[in-house]
Amino acid sequence: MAFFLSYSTPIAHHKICTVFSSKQGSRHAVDQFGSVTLKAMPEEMALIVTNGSSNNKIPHVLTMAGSDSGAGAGIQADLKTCAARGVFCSTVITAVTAQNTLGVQDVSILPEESVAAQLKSVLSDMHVDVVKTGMLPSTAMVKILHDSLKQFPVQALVVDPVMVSTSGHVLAGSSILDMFRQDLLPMADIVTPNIKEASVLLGGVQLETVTDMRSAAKSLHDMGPRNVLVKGGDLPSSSDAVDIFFDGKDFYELRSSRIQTRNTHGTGCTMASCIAAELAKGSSMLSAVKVAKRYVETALEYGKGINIGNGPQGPLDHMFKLKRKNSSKLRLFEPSDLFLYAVTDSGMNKKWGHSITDAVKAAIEGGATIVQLREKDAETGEFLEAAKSCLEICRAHNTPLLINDRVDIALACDADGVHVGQSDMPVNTVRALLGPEKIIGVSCKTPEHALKAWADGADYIGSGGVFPTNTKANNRTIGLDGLKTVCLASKLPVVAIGGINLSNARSVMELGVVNLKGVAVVSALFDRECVAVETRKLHNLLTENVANVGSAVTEDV
Ligand SMILES: Cc1ncc(COP(=O)(O)OP(=O)(O)O)c(N)n1
Ligand SMILES: Cc1ncsc1CCOP(=O)(O)O
Ligand SMILES: [Mg+2]
Repeated sequence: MAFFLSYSTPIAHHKICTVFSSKQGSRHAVDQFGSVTLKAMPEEMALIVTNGSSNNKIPHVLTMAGSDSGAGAGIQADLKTCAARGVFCSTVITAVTAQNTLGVQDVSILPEESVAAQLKSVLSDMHVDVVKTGMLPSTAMVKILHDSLKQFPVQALVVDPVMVSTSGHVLAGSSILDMFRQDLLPMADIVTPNIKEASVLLGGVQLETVTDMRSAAKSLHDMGPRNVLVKGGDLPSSSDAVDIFFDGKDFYELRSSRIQTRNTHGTGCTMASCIAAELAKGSSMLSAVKVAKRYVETALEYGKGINIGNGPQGPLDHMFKLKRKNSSKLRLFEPSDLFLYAVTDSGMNKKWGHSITDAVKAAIEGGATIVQLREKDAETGEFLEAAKSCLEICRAHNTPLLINDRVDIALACDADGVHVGQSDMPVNTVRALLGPEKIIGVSCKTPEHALKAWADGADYIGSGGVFPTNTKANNRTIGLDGLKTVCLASKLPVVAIGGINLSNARSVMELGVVNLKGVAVVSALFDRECVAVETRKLHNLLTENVANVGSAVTEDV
């Protein structure tokens, strides 16, 4: 992933001790022991440091955890998760457990010298981006980790405070609880306890409600980690799976529907290693957590049918992509897809004698990075046929195709997603219908809309009309200020829409807000004789402008 800023050049190798956030909001060295090396730098600079690899280096997570013979959790879950997320994973094995779907039958802790040697071998040679810890069965291992990270700093440390297996087996004795509190948590960029682990870390407090989880996140944050994720999968009497993320300033309530399945073994390790993988790729912490929650939800959904072992708890399906029926067709969303967003209009196509397929082909030829079919006047049957034909074209060019408003059409043709407005079907209902992997965009004019978009599970925001437009009747213009306010209110990627053309696109991109990823355009592309030429002109203008202005448009938020 490349980042462009006019005032700096990408740094080839980024093993510099920056982390993603701190209580003060500045960046600083990962080492919290001894002499803390504070390195305040602007967010954009840090993004270059953490992402600006010019040597095609694969993102790398090192997991320090126990082996699970049943392969649902531990080292095996971490390896599978990283592989599924496209990240290299090296391993430091702390213990070998004998486990199956019935529970834990045996635990052999590895000699400390072996753990130290494994850490040194990998850290000294292999350019690790992020370290993730799971089972740390002795105080000496925490100390070894600390010393190793001091010698070989990494970008971030993700701590999954594994203490008790889901079957109730104690995997880290009480002697190391103090070490966790005093030494491990202050080193962590994020700690990811479940309800039981949070309770143990806090000296046995009862956690029964979402409000309790918020207090626990706050108390754990006071122990030193820069971010806390308290996972509420085991929360009694909650129909949703609610997790609380706290970054020291704001609380985020992350909800997903509870999936009814016996196969939940390994969800904790999987969540933490997916967070680590996303961080290694350059995501912000909040974005990494959100992606990880969606990944776990999908792995649970796909793993429902797995029938392994006779015990009460089987593994989830980390590699679901391998068995998805139409896996070659799936187009996962990247925020950079929003760069030049072409939105069709049947009236304009008729006016110029363009078929919808020719118009879509031309837009893609000119450089459109995503297409939305916005066919307000089409009959359902006609819309569906057009969508199927356009989907073939988009798939052939690896360009996502979204459907405006009509979730039924998107489902019927297996489009990549849907764009809805504030008065269309609510985003959380669309998500429930389309599943975790489809792309959902929502129109937002206010910060309140933007906050709700995040909470409801949207992937991006369309914000406008930025300028007056004749394409959408009675549409309130929010201006560049309104657009900026929406961008700043959300971590979601935003695409600007409304009256955008060759003469004003530059002023939009000059806003320079990190999550403003591109422009969505109807008339300046489609109310023209030659769609490909107009699209190419706008694409060139945006590309030049991004290089000049230095907005990190490809950052994954
Ligand atoms: C990318 C993008 N952003 C906003 C809109 C507008 O959607 P909505 O508010 O639902 O209005 P209609 O397009 O349905 O008239 C959009 N379509 N695309
Ligand atoms: C669909 C939509 N939503 C807000 S403004 C708008 C119309 C954008 O069309 P144009 O690019 O022609 O102004
Ligand atoms: Mg709509």
